[in-house]
Amino acid sequence: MISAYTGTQIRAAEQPFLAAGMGDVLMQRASHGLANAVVRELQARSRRLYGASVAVLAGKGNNGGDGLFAASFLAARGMRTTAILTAGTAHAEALAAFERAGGRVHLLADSNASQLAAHVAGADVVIDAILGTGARGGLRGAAAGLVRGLSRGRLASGMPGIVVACDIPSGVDADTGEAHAPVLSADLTVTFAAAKVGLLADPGADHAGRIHVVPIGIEDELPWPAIRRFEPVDLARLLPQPGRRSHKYSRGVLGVVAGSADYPGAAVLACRGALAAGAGMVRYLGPPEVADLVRQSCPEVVCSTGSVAETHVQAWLVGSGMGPGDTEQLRRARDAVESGLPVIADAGALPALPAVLAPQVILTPHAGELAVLLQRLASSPDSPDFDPAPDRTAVESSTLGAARHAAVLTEATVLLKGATTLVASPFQDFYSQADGTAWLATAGSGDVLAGIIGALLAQLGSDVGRFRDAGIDPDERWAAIAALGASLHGLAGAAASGGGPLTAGRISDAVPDVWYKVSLLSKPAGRKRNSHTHPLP
Ligand SMILES: NC(=O)C1=CN([C@@H]2O[C@H](COP(=O)(O)OP(=O)(O)OC[C@H]3O[C@@H](n4cnc5c(N)ncnc54)[C@H](OP(=O)(O)O)[C@@H]3O)[C@@H](O)[C@H]2O)[C@@H](O)CC1
Ligand SMILES: Nc1ncnc2c1ncn2[C@@H]1O[C@H](COP(=O)(O)OP(=O)(O)O)[C@@H](O)[C@H]1O
Ligand SMILES: [K+]
Repeated sequence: MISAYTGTQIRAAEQPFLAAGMGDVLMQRASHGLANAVVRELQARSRRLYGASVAVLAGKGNNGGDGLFAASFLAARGMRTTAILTAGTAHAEALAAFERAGGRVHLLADSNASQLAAHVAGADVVIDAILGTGARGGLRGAAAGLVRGLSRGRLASGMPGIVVACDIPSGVDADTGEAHAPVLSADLTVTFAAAKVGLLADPGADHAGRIHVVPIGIEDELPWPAIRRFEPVDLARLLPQPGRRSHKYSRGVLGVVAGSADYPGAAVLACRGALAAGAGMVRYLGPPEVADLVRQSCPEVVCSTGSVAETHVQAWLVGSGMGPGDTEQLRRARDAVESGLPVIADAGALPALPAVLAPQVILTPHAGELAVLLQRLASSPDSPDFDPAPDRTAVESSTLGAARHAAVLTEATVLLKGATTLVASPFQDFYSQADGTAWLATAGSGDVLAGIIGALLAQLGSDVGRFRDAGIDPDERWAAIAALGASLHGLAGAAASGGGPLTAGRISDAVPDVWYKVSLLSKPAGRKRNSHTHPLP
């Protein structure tokens, strides 16, 4: 599990060390870690270290100090180092160390910005150490001009060097992931003590590249993380396995209310996702013509035209492929929510459900759907004191804030789909998953995700102990299940894509193999075969 913290949490954890006069020690650890990461990055690309050119963009605070100290270590290894001081001044000891190590210093001004930009653009490594956790807002003045020029050059492939962000890309808000343009997108962010929230939420995550955490000795002081991310080894622990005496009903039955005359395929894709993710049984409720297609595509699914009340399941999936005119399906969706069972509510169900829900209801909007949901909630007569509702662009610029807001207002668990998928629980627990590939942006991909999460809800919804044992508050398990589903969907999408185009059906086809491979991570190494079993002849 990756845990991430706000800048404020990290600064509070540093406080006892600063009070004990250990600020210099922390900075040495941070800057050594940064320098080592630069060395490893060059080595990984088979670039020579001796003579490599390094340009550090250094602001006036401790972030700039980290960058200058790191560059002085790199100079000591024979690299040609240049510092661009973006604020006229810099951390005094770090600057002195840098100059002692032979680094060249330039003061950035409007008059020399384009000349320095050309120099930086030609460097083998650019270290962005302008702003860190102490930033307020984005880059200003000449620093903004320099970074804007470099970013344009990067987009035009004019910058072959490696960009390494020190702690966080300058201009990204460490607490929210909001990005104040211009931001120099990094290949690698070397972050200190722990990941920052802003690295795990878009659009900040767009700029972070790979994330490398350097411990600096304050980690024991860190509080409960502001946001978490499951890794494959966590899936190994949390995904269910059938017991020897399991039967289809004990494994979890999912009811699916999805699809319509206009979008029958969504029902098929959702059912296939659910079957692939281990539901003991899938029961489909919907129009006969959609049920026929479901039967043809997935003969395992039990179809009926009955009501929610007559259908015995452990969880419901509602809404994929449904529109505002699908009156009977929408009534079923509302009945499913009223049943009190866990529900994943997707697409067409989102505008049709009551404004206030419950934590076991997982809403799965993409940014556009979340904007519409927030607009509807803002105009609700029961909720006169909401902030102005955002449009899609506003949701995309503040994904974490929007997901959090929706979870607070609806009292449901909200999963915001995107390149980074965020999950917000109404109790303010957050997950961020980014296991997939941009090839997942294909029609029907969200229907498969709904099916996967539905299957996990049916299997895990009542397994309180599993979550408690894994250090997850049982009340928060709905958010954890949503994040597990997003992770599995992403891993399956990446496996199925293999770097090329993907169709939604292939995501579900890849789930069982991903599930099996992930589950091997929890097995002790070297015990491949039970000693009491005999190999088949
Ligand atoms: N504390 C520790 O022990 C450790 C900290 N560590 C490192 O320190 C970093 C945090 O350092 P920090 O607190 O000095 O803040 P930092 O991000 O460098 O910038 C703040 C400076 O910039 C200025 N400024 C603010 N906004 C601005 C803007 N929009 N545009 C322009 N300027 C702006 C602001 O000046 P002001 O505006 O207040 O005059 C202030 O001087 C952290 O990310 C990590 O890298 C590690 O070494 C581990 C140990
Ligand atoms: N650029 C991207 N990178 C990774 N995953 C993505 C990207 N764009 C979309 N996805 C994922 O693909 C799925 C798309 O879902 P959705 O927008 O509902 O599609 P549809 O309505 O066509 O089924 C979500 O799981 C989302 O997180
Ligand atoms: K930085």
